[in-house]
Amino acid sequence: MELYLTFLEPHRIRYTTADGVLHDDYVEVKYEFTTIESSIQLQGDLRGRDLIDWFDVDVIWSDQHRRQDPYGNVRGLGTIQRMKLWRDRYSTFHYLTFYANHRRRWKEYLLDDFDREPRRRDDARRQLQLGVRGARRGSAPESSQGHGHGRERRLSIFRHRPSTPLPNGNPPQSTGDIRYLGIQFSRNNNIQSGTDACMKKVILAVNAGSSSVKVSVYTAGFGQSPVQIAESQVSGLTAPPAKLKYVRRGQVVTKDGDVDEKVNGQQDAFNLLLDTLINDHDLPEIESREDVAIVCHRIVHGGDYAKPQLVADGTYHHLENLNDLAPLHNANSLGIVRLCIDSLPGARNVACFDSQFHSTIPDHVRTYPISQDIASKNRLRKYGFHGISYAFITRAAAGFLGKPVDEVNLIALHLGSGASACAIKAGKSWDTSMGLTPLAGLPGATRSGSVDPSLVFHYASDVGKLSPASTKELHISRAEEILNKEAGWKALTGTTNFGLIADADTWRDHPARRLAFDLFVDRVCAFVGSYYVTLRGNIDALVFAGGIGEKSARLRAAVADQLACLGFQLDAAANEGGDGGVVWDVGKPGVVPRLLVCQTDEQFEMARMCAEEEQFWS
Ligand SMILES: Nc1ncnc2c1ncn2[C@@H]1O[C@H](COP(=O)(O)OP(=O)(O)O)[C@@H](O)[C@H]1O
Ligand SMILES: CC(=O)OP(=O)(O)O
Ligand SMILES: [Mg+2]
Repeated sequence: MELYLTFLEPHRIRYTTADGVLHDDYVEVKYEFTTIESSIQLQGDLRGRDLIDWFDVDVIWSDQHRRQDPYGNVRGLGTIQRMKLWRDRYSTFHYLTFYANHRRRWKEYLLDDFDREPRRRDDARRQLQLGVRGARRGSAPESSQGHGHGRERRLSIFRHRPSTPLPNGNPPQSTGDIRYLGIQFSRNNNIQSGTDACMKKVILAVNAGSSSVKVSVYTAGFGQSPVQIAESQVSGLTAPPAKLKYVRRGQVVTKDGDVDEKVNGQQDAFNLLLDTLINDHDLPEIESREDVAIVCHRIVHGGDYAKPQLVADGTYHHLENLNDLAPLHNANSLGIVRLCIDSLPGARNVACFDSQFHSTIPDHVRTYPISQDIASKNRLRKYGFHGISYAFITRAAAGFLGKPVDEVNLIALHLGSGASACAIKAGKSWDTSMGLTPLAGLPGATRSGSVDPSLVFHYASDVGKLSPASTKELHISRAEEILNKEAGWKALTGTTNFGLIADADTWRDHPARRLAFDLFVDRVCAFVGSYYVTLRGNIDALVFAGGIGEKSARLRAAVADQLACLGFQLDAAANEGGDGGVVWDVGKPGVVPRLLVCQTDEQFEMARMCAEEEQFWS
């Protein structure tokens, strides 16, 4: 890594000396650093990107520029000296710079548009493959249809620098888009050597949702963008049999794996996932429980906390007091925190809150019209949830739209087992559909969403006969249980699998599924309409996320159809296609506001927050 940096383009430097003389000059700048870290810091700040890794490489090739000539000799794009992998600070996009010998001068070249993680990395063969963002896996290489729509975007090295000859000095041989780059590391260099100096630690990010537990593993240094090395999840906890998915370094190891019946609930699921990670011999970064340095936990209700907290006894007990305000989540998550405290002795536990993103909601939006004495004494207000996801969505969508985060206006929909909507104004939460608890707003897998509050009193009695006698059968905590655990899709249709509910081929035999589907579309559109007015029509995009938002093209189509009156226009082919990137565009080209899908990543967002907080590293 460089301890000297020279900028060949003159830089304008303005400064005032102690005796008041103003200098304002164009100079050729040369920096000399005493540490590698400060060199990395400056390079990152100049680019607005974090350095993830760097490698000394022998040769670089692509699917269009074959690595071997007909005689078996290695022939790539040219002789490369050093390659650096960057991640944008405001989005999930990756960039590559490499030094190549161009006309006897080492120059730095930039390639952007890469997938979020290096897809294939083979340390034994000293090779790495980087997929191009938006390139469809398995599609015909010569097709360039869909350019500019964001769904079949492919990289052309020559597109970005049309006048740039190949690094080896020859003119471009092909102008076709490429789908991946292959990189052969130098023999002289250990692939890991680049990052060792940065003191990487292993971070585990745990997301206990109401129907799933997702655990991702990252390596990161303080202030660096985390690099995912594995992701695992148990899903379908409310629609048994639960399923296991395990992906190591971008390679699917297990998909739809059967989960033992004994895995009953979020804590069992976490134990299963931890064992899967530790027992995987191909994941040397986490060979034993001692290897985990930081565990960040998604805690749905964080009360007034506006930042992640290191879990100490005080925090733990404070959070325990909030358990009743997120009955499907907080107790399970704290159970997992307790497991980690007991079984991962070397780890620091950090609580990241779903509610923290919503701490910017203004008073007149978050206040309930009740006695303000009681409200402030009992802290009764709108808190809002799914905030870790909304923070990720905001940054990813802003990056996709090419806007700074603090200028982007979005209506975001996180539609999973729990579902919510959020009005995001200038990158910050302005309103959201969940409230004091995650029960309010949209219906979910087992939740009713908003109903007339008096409904609970009539649930077990005849309408009009409300009296202490008629409600004594129904204790208020039982009512809470019914609305949280025995309502929603489960009550309406008997299943919590929204894939089944959205399957129109089954509606004839199961009319309740159609009712549930139409009801959901109605409630979602009602929030979008309301937030459209809240944001005064000043919206860059409507973003779909969460298990249903990401996977159900039919739900997106039905919502977009009803919202056409507000100017949203869906591109049916893009909606059905699915691009596989972090954000993809499903709107008609050129129409504003855009319609986007975001593969939200709450685990990454938590790991990123932890990597930025110095107190979790010292
Ligand atoms: N192909 C699909 N089509 C529609 N919905 C789906 C599909 N696959 C999963 N889902 C739904 O996504 C939801 C889970 O979303 P997710 O955000 O992962 O859950 P959690 O709320 O537990 O975090 C479930 O309701 C599930 O039925
Ligand atoms: C807050 C909430 O409902 O979360 P999830 O959708 O993960 O259950
Ligand atoms: Mg979730």
